[in-house]
Amino acid sequence: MDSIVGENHSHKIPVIDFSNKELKPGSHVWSSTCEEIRHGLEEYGCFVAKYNYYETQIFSQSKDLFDLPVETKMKNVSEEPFRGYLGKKPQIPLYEGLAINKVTSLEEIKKFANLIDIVHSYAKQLALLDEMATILVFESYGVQKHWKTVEAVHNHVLRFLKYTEPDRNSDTTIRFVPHTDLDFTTILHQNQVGGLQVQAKDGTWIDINPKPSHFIFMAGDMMKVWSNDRIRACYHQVKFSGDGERYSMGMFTFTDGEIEVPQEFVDEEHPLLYNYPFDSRKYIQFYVTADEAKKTKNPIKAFFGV
Ligand SMILES: O=C(O)CCC(=O)C(=O)O
Ligand SMILES: [Fe+2]
Repeated sequence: MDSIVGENHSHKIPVIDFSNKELKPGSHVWSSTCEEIRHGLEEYGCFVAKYNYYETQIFSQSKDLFDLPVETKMKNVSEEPFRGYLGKKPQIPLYEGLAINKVTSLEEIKKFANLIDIVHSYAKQLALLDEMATILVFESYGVQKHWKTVEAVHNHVLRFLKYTEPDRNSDTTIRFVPHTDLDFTTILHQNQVGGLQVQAKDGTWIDINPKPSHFIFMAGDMMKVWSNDRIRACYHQVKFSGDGERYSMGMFTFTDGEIEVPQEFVDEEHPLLYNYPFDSRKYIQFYVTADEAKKTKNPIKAFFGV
């Protein structure tokens, strides 16, 4: 199998070909893929999905969107935290994000006039990729019977992301500080300018260089909780290396409703670590109101811990 190799060759993040026609339930490719995915998520909290079926014009649309006046972008509001326009925050001054909540719904996309066809087709393809990959995760742990309850509360939020360049005389090297995502899963797609790095358990940062057909599938905090800590939440950052503006796309999949740790993840060797049932929205509410100490130390434990 293909992989992304870390600098000293001790790390290998799996690259899974989702365009492979042999990837069908019951096939040999299916079971070896389940193993690779499980390895990627347990070691790195992520793997790379190679996927050829996507809307190629999405990044030119993204540029047009960000070129709109800031007053227009600020009309992208949401009652839920992190689901509207996010711009030039003090902690991430180079970052701008525009999100479409419930993006698989045409009604929501229509609020983004002009972009309807391209965004809708891109969002549907990414939602499909997220679904295929998540089903493989469930299969790899033999918990496929719990998929329907998770699927029922899935909400895909598509976010356009743009990073400007730091001031010439600043010594900034980071575009997005190290973090885990608060959602169930995230799919990231980078344009030509890379910078995304994933941290291995030993602290090594691994560069994920951009390729048009490469989508990084990452586990968020909620998937870590759901798996009773079998899966790591992917710890990642975006580096700046003097390489111009950067555009990326993120499909953030939340569980907007209650889910539970499948009983298959709990036994003598793996006691239940989290109280349940749990809902993304309550966790995010907690996160935005929690003090810095709780946020940086271990927000999952502070909120869900048994
Ligand atoms: O731009 C990227 O590649 C990563 C963005 C990210 O990590 C986030 O928005 O949570
Ligand atoms: Fe992130």
